[in-house]
Order: sequence, then structure tokens, then C-alpha cells
Amino acid sequence: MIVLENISKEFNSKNGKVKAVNNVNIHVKKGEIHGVIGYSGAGKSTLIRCVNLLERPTEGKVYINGVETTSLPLPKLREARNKIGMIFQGFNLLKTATVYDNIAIPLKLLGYNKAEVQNRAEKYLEIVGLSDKQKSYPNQLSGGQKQRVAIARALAQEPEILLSDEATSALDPETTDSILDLLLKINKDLGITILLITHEMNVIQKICDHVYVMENGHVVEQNNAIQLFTKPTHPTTKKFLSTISQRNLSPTLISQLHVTGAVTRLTFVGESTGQPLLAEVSQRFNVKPNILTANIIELKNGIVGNIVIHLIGEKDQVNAALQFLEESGVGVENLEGQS
Ligand SMILES: Nc1ncnc2c1ncn2[C@@H]1O[C@H](COP(=O)(O)OP(=O)(O)OP(=O)(O)O)[C@@H](O)[C@H]1O
Repeated sequence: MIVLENISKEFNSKNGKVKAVNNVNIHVKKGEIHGVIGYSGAGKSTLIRCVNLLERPTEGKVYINGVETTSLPLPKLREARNKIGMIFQGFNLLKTATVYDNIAIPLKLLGYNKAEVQNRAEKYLEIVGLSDKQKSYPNQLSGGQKQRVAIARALAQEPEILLSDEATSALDPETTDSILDLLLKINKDLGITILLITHEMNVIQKICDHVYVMENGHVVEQNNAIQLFTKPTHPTTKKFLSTISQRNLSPTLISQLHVTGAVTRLTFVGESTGQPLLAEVSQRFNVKPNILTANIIELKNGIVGNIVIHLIGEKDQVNAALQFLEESGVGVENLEGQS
């Protein structure tokens, strides 16, 4: 379990003070995967480094499994850190060591005996699917394989928590998918709690239970993944969502369509996906729904359907129809045209 309570981090720079993280609260329950998404400079890296205190927060408290680590003396902090593994965008492997040694050396430094080191290195290389690469060197591996070695190295310390700092950002989409599948597997099979930072919405979509959207050091929106994908409220969240769904019709087209009705994005989730609501709307109200775009987003814990419709009709009928849809559990977002 990870709890960040009112965490702030201020840096002194040439141009004065920079508040990289500003009063952020995060609560990741045991066994969950939470993701922090934001653009470059939002404060994500600083925030995740505060979890294992690679960066000391200026204000706030960090709790790992109920223990407040921010006030621990160094030997106890080292112990607490052993419960936290970390993987990075750049893999951080030792170039001159074999795959096996990349995993074995940190274990030896932690004082494990030879048999235990071998046992763990072999076990975790098998889990990440690289048993046959023990004798290879990092420069003989693909980016995805390097990240698998880094994951095995992190797992070999048998942490309860894994922090992922843009672990898939340097990888192509197919390799990204395979690494995300691996993270899902270790979360499920080993019960490891994961906190990740990313600027890619597809990472959030595929593996996260809960999402935090960060901007200028603040968490500007947070929710469980299904709610966030169904009813985003902050413009930055909507912008990130537009990268994975066909949300963007041109403002000119939307303005033209507004003359004869509303242009609305409907999001279906849970029970609402099974009901013929658009057919019902045209029977109950004097409106005609015309589907402009549609897609389905598969999340870790469910499926969200998106339809953008042009709802043609008189204003009062259109509003009543939209209210009916909303009351039936559909997410309703009016799309604005050119102002
Ligand atoms: N050591 C530091 N000294 C001064 N300013 C810093 C330091 N580290 C980060 N910052 C500043 O804090 C802000 C947040 O940076 P951070 O790297 O945490 O953001 P980010 O969301 O992870 O972005 P990126 O994905 O580009 O790394 C930025 O304005 C950055 O310039």
C-alpha cells in the first residue's frame, strides 16, 4: 500500500523556486495498479521519486504499508526501500555485465548467499520469459528484452511495490503491449502493487485501476479508470482521451451540425451498453440520432463504448432526450463548435 499525503516538492533553480509537485494526495491499495498521466514538466518524475524518497518531499508524508517513511532514520529507510522496486524508461542496466549478473549483482550486494542468488535470478528470468538469455549482454538485446531484464532485476528483490517511470516510453507499440501484459501478469500472479507514470493514455487504458491526471505539479483530476474514461471533467483529461478515441470532429463541422440539433458524445458503460437506448430515444422524443463516430475502449476492468451523435430535433426535445440518456446511465458530453 502506498499513501502520499499532501506531498509538495520545491526546487531552487536559476530562475527562482519551482514547485514541481504541489499538494498531491495518492492512495494505492495493495494489489492495485495506479497511473499518473501528464505532459512533460507536469511533475510526474519528481512525484514518483518521492515515493521511495529518492527525492525528499518539501512537505507532506509518505506511508509504505502503513509505515511513515518520511520520518524513518536511514537504516530503517533502507529496509523500507527494499519493499519497493523501480523500473525506468532507459532500463539502467549494467552494460558490461551479462543478463544473469545484472540480476545477481544487486542481490549479492544485499547479502544473499550464492544459492539464493541463483535461485532468484533463474526464477525471475523465467517469469519475464528470458531464461535463454542469461549469458547475453544488454547490447545484444532488443529494447523490450532489456526492459524485461530490468523488471526481473526489480522482482528479484521480491518487492511488494513496483514503481514504473515511463517504462514503455522508449518502446514501439507492439513491444509496449507485451511489457504491459507482463506488468499485468506480475500484478496478478505475484500480487505486486504498481504505481506508474506515463504520458501515454494507452498505458493507462490497458493496465490501470485508478488514474491521476497531473498538470503544473497538481493532480487536476483523479478517478477510477472506468469513471475517468466515461465522464472526464478536466480539459487536460479530455485532451489525453482524444489520443485514443475518435473524439475530435472539426469545430467547423460541429458548428454546422449545431444548427439542426446537438452534437454529443455518449459514453456507454456497464448496464447501459446492453440497452437499445438510441432506438428508445427516437421513439420517446421527436428526435433523430445520427451516428457520426463510434469506438470501443477496452480497459483493465471493463469496456467503455463511445458514440458521437448528431441529435436532430427541436431544442426542448433534444434536451429532454439527452436528459433521458443521462438518467439511463449514459455519459453525455455536449461538443462545442467554433465560437
Ligand atoms: N532537480 C531539479 N531542479 C530544478 N527544477 C527541477 C528539478 N527536477 C525537476 N524540476 C522541474 O520541476 C518540474 C517538473 O519536472 P518533472 O521532471 O517532475 O516533470 P515530468 O512530468 O516528469 O516531465 P518529463 O516527463 O519531461 O520528465 C519541471 O518544471 C522541471 O524543470
